Amino acid sequence: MVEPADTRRSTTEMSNTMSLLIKGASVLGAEPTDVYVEEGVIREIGSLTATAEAADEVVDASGLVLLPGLVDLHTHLRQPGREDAETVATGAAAAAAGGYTAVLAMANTSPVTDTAEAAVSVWELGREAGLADVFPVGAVTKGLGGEELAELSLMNRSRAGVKVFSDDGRCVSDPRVMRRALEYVKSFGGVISQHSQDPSLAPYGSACCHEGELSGRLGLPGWPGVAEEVIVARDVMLARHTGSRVHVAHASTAGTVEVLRWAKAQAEKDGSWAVTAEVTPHHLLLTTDLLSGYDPTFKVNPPLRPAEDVEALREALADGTIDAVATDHAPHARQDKEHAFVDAAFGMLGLEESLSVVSTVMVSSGLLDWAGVARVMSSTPARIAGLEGHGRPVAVGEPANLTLVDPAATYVVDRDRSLSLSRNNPWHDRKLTGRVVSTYLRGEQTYAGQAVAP
Ligand SMILES: NC(=O)N[C@@H](CC(=O)O)C(=O)O
Ligand SMILES: [Zn+2]
Ligand SMILES: [Zn+2]
Repeated sequence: MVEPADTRRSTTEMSNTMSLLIKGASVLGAEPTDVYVEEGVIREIGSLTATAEAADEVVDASGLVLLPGLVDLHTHLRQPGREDAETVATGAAAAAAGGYTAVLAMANTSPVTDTAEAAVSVWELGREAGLADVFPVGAVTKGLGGEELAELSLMNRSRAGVKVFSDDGRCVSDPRVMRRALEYVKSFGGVISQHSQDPSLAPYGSACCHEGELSGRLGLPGWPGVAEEVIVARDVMLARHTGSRVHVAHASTAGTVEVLRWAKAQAEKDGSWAVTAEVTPHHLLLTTDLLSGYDPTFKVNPPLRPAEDVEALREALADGTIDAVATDHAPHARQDKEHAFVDAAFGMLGLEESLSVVSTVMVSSGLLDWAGVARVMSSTPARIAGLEGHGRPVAVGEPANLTLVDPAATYVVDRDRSLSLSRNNPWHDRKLTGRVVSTYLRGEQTYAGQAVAP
């Protein structure tokens, strides 16, 4: 077991001219092997004792699983506008601690990322922080207003190279606007990531509890599953009609899974369009009954659902109907969360514990093996977002974007040990199994976790 240093190095100390030998790691859960990295690239894989002499650093990775660096399709960094809740740098640090080497930063900042300048600015902040590659998501409509398309093509052609567009936080609810957006991004291979919430069935801001017996008993405005499903159903038809690509953000119901299953079968027959979907760690484990304590930490869009939905989401992730896990990391400052449930902000943290949640829920149960985790948390999200250099196989010649995981580490989450600026952590006090111990971005260590007490 590795005893990682209890320090995080500054990027200036690190240089990717360094060479690194990771010894005895189980690549995607296979037989242990050694991985040699030089100048940020994987140079050799195998039994490499001779090379070890030359390496600047040798890491004992026995008992650890080596994965490609994780890729998050759905992160909220709060810069610009709410740097008290998160900045690009603190969010990137939290991402690295969660095993991520790339994150897509949602557009619902203030101002909104709806211009090329705004997108480039987020991208540059990510480069400066140097802890994870930060790819801005562009807004679909100006100011997330839902009416006028943002400058999609200029954002795509900018240095930030935006390919994923979303009004997340808001639904592109006008079907005509959604149709135009799909047609537009098709020309450069972009994708629309949709926050599926029909605002007349589940009004923004008020609808906050899965609609059912519990919402009635608690006196909380209901957010029925059908408010998500009607948008997903409509969007898959629009994707088919336009021959374009739609991505379903934070899928939360069994009904959505049914629609996806149908849509994917159709899209496979006729390759011109595509539907992909993500599920969050919290929708894979937490259920609506947590709301009975009125703790705003558990207030999120879409809301936590009943156990039947959670079960359907797990199965869909295991069988590929849902393509990816995405965190929807949504940091909120204390003053926005510490309110009566109905008045508190929507959203919860996710970057630092997501791998542990997936390990606990999916790997421990046998629903996914480590190769499956690499698929849903790295290679598929990278493909959906059109990222090059991330989500690549752990193979010679590939960039050394890598995550070391201790699959046996069991720990209790402490929200105060977070690198995020916010504390709205739904995993606080929970016991999870499987933990990120190190993250490398192009061969540079961006996170060196704590040795876990037995
Ligand atoms: N998920 C949430 O509850 N909140 C997100 C927005 C979103 O993902 O819809 C946020 O920006 O806080
Ligand atoms: Zn959303
Ligand atoms: Zn979101």
